[in-house]
Amino acid sequence: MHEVPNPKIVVKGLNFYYGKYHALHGIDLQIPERQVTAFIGPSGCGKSTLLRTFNRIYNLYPDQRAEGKILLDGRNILGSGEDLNLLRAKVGMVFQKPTPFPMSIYDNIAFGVKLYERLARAEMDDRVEWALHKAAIWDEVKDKLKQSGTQLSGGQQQRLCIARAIAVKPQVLLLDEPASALDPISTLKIEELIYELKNDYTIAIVTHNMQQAARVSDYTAFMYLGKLVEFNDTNTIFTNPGSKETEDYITGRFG
Ligand SMILES: Nc1ncnc2c1ncn2[C@@H]1O[C@H](COP(=O)(O)OP(=O)(O)OP(=O)(O)O)[C@@H](O)[C@H]1O
Repeated sequence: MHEVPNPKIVVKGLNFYYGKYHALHGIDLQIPERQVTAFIGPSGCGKSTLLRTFNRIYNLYPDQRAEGKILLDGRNILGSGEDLNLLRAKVGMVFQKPTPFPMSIYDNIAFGVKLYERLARAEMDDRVEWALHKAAIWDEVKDKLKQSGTQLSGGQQQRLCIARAIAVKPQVLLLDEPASALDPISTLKIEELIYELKNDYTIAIVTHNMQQAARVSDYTAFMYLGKLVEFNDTNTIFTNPGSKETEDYITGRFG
């Protein structure tokens, strides 16, 4: 296993099943703290499946299960006693399609915070403003906080969703193709945002876009057929990959 400085998440012998279908095979991986780790590989290789284990969101579906260990700050989150609400407060997630709640911009942020904390009105106002600032969307929405989040553009909606994830002050942020539904300018904004956010958060991102992986990430994991083929610093993966499969994929020969 490739050792990283200050691992935030350590995956050991992880297998994942959708019912009888064995989707992830013996994954061993370390994700460094306050860095961006990108997951790349051809469609169906298991990138999203792996990301979804880090906050156990798959537990919403009874026939999906993970075996092995995922240590978050050294503690196995796959244990049966894990408090899943608390885990999801620590490990936030943003999906491919922007999914603002059908409520005001303000309430989109406040809703999640209320699940975990009781804040006085003024404190909540501060938290909402802070999260929108962090997600680089405050200037665009500060005069319309009571307007519905669904009326924003796609790129704004995605930054609103990132603000919503940040507002509960997670330690880890999981981004599943967060820019794939967006235009190039919105994509650039999200990439700049990711770069800013890694000062405070450990970020894991799934992307189909090689240039994006090369631009935003410090480490890259290449997956193929449910296995982790190669993991290294991004520069090495893109300039001197260790396996032929990685090389074929990043040079566009397959996938
Ligand atoms: N809900 C599900 N039930 C059964 N099999 C599933 C389910 N979700 C995903 N799979 C299977 O698990 C494997 C990994 O899927 P996953 O979505 O993790 O791949 P991916 O690398 O993220 O793909 P993509 O880049 O196309 O999003 C695939 O073979 C897929 O068909």
